[in-house]
Amino acid sequence: MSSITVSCPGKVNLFLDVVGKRQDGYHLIESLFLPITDIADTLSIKQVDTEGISISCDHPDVPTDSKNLVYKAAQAFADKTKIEATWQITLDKNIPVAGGMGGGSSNAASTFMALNQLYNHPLTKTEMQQLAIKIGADIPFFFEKSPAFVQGIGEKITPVKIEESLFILFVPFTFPIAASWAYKNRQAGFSHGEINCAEYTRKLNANESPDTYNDLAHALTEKFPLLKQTCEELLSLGAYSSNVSGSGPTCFALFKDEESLDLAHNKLKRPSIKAKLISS
Ligand SMILES: C[C@@](CO)(OP(=O)(O)O)[C@H](O)COP(=O)(O)OP(=O)(O)OC[C@H]1O[C@@H](n2ccc(N)nc2=O)[C@H](O)[C@@H]1O
Ligand SMILES: Nc1ncnc2c1ncn2[C@@H]1O[C@H](COP(=O)(O)OP(=O)(O)O)[C@@H](O)[C@H]1O
Repeated sequence: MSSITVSCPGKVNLFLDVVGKRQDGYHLIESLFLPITDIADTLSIKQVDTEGISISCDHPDVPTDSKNLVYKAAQAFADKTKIEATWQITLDKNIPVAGGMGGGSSNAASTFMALNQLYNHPLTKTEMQQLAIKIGADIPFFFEKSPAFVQGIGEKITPVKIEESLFILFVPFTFPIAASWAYKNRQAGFSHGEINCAEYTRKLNANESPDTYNDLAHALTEKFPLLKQTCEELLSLGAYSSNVSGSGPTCFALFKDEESLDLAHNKLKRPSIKAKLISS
């Protein structure tokens, strides 16, 4: 009987543009995703004698039944490979739940990759990503584990090279916001892809501090003024840009260097988490 333990990073969307809507109601996005390894969950999978998938989790708001994205991923893996599911899965959450940082999606991608490793790679990454997109739009990105330009509803992933270190402060909140709510209540109309990812990345890499953008932020800050207030506070503490992460409510801010990140972290009167993306 073997077991495997893996780390599941969070994510942030430096820009999130909504460029259209599919017939099934899903929105087409253009987004620059960054993996955030400093804020990560831990997932362990143990092979056991009993049939089935059991999940335990240290966070009370995370379902431990078939509604868990980890369960859905494990079931999809078993169905596709015809491997009998005999798995005890433990999940330690650090990524804010329903916080716009992709925690459940990251857990699901890690489940696919961990099971694939445990059973000697019966599936290719593309096969796993094709199964994953049916479970959640954000999951395919988490197979890459590096910055990426994400299009479609989340299935089209182009790696992006970030050559400058990024210093980010995250401000989590305990109330959840569903992605479906954010998309349903977003402002009317679609962007025509105004944000050019190559140009955006060039500015990041040239230390020109491009502003973040989130198409969903307007609806989120209208409904939850606390988020607008938090973003303003972050700017007043020296951030060069601040925004809501994905469908919220987690807010984040970008700083020029480690000193200004530390200063804001110390001065902010709310719990916050520092994260660094250090260029190689
Ligand atoms: C907003 C984003 C930005 O990265 O992330 P989060 O903030 O949730 O982490 C994603 O687009 C969220 O992806 P994810 O959370 O995986 O979405 P899903 O579970 O597949 O879908 C939940 C619901 O959100 C809406 N949805 C999701 C993705 C998308 N491209 N268009 C949509 O309209 C649909 O109403 C869908 O029923
Ligand atoms: N493994 C999981 N971790 C967190 N939430 C999960 C998980 N599986 C299912 N969920 C449910 O999915 C919803 C979205 O959670 P999460 O992925 O953390 O947020 P977001 O989509 O905002 O990034 C939550 O309401 C939670 O009940």
